Amino acid sequence: MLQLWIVLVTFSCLFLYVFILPKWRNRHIPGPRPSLLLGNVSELSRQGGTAPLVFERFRKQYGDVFQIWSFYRQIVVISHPDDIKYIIVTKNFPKAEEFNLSLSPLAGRGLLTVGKSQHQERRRAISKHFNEDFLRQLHRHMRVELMILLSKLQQVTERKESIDFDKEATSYTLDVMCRTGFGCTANTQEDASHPISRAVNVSLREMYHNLVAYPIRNCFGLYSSPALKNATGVIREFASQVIEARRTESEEDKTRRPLDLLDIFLKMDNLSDQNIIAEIATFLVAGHDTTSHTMSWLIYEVCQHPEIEQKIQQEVDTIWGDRQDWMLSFEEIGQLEYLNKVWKETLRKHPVAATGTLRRLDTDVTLPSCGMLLRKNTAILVPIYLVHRNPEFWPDPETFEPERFTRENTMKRHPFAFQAFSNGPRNCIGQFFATHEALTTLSSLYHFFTFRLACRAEDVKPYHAMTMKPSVGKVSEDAKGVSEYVKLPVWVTPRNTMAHLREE
Ligand code: HEM
Repeated sequence: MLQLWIVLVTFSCLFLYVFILPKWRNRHIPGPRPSLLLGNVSELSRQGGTAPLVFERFRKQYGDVFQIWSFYRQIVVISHPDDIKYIIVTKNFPKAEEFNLSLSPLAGRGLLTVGKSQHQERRRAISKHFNEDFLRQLHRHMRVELMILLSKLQQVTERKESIDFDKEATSYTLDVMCRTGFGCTANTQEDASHPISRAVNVSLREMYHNLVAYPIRNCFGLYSSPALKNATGVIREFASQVIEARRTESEEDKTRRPLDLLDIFLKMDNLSDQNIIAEIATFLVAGHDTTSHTMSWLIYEVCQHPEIEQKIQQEVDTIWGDRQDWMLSFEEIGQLEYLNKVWKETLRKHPVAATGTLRRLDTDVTLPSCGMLLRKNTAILVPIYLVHRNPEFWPDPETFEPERFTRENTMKRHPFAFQAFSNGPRNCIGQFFATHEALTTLSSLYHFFTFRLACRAEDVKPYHAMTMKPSVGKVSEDAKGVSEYVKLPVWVTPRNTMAHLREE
């Protein structure tokens, strides 16, 4: 009997400590009422599990700072630019272990997930090479892949079929990343069944599940489902082969090709083979579908605004002149002022890294925007989707308006109201790479083609799994439960600028 009492009392104390006390101590923070065991999980799973959309409703109700509970874990969501600056720049609090552990099966201790103590040195070493020379190489490498993309679109116009633009764009950016970053070709544009495409897709989805179900998976240390194990196995094997090929490369080949990311990783002190594999996986995953989905959202928006399409085409055609080439030069990309505004407005309205950065406070803090006290160890989320829809800084946020990014309007705005690439020491290292790649690609696409949606605009919904992509729905699911989605069906029509290229 005594034993039973001991078990009961211990269990009750544990329950109080895990489920009741934290909620009571944080009762001063507004937010939806959590249920005792699940917290706010059931509300968060509404809207197709696309949490950033649910956050918008919470913000309207509770303001710029609110808390949510995932089972017994508290997350404070902030979206005021003053608070964001304080958390991610002034204090630069470390990434939360939820984030690092959830991504670790693939990203290991790569730049995205490595702890604060090692991050600075690693980042400095890699950043040195993310300079203009590197972007020029990107530009050169893109030619081959861009020609494949353009000729695929040309064939589609001849067959008078619609295409899933997002699918094509994602294979394209993956091939560009492989070529520019690691000097290899995955050729997923021409071989859609290449295992690496599917592995990247599956790992993104599974790592997102890790993050969402963190409180449960953490209890059992379950960060690697069989699907994730398989997918990371494929990516790691691919990375090992790339490293092996580089190590056995002849001196002659070495001198003939430009320096790339892999050279940088191989030259870095204290970077074990496991860490090099982690970096390759990190850059492969962080560096391709972010850019492709943003290009897809841009096409989606411009399809609904023919006047914007016309302005883009006018700008691109003027710079193109009557030359016969597939792409603009490196310098000319810098002249695409209007297209650049459309790109930024797309990143504003459809930030692919929608849930943003997740940090953990290592001291108590008082938020500058409202004076609210947050205790040490609180997890803080900065959902970019929410930040970019704050009407105080982005009036009429659902309207797609590239003019928000004129120099004058940008100067008037709070510098931390735009978070597409985050800010501070852990912002996106690839933002200039992504922007250059997108502007080069989009200028060619709009010079040679016109795009129209092959579905109703309202049928395209945001689908969220680490990144937020457009999706019109599931088309099939295989025996392993892996779903195939049509993301952005479009009709592509050739413009008369295509004529001289057809003759080549
Ligand atoms: C439209 C395209 C892109 C968007 C919107 C984007 C967005 C972001 C954001 C919001 C972060 C911060 C994540 C966090 O705090 O947890 C980030 C980090 C990162 N991004 Fe990007 N990204 C893009 C393209 C790229 C590309 C092309 C590369 C590689 C060439 C890349 C590599 C990385 C890496 C390695 C980090 C971690 C940086 C660090 O912690 O030091 N990204 N990105």
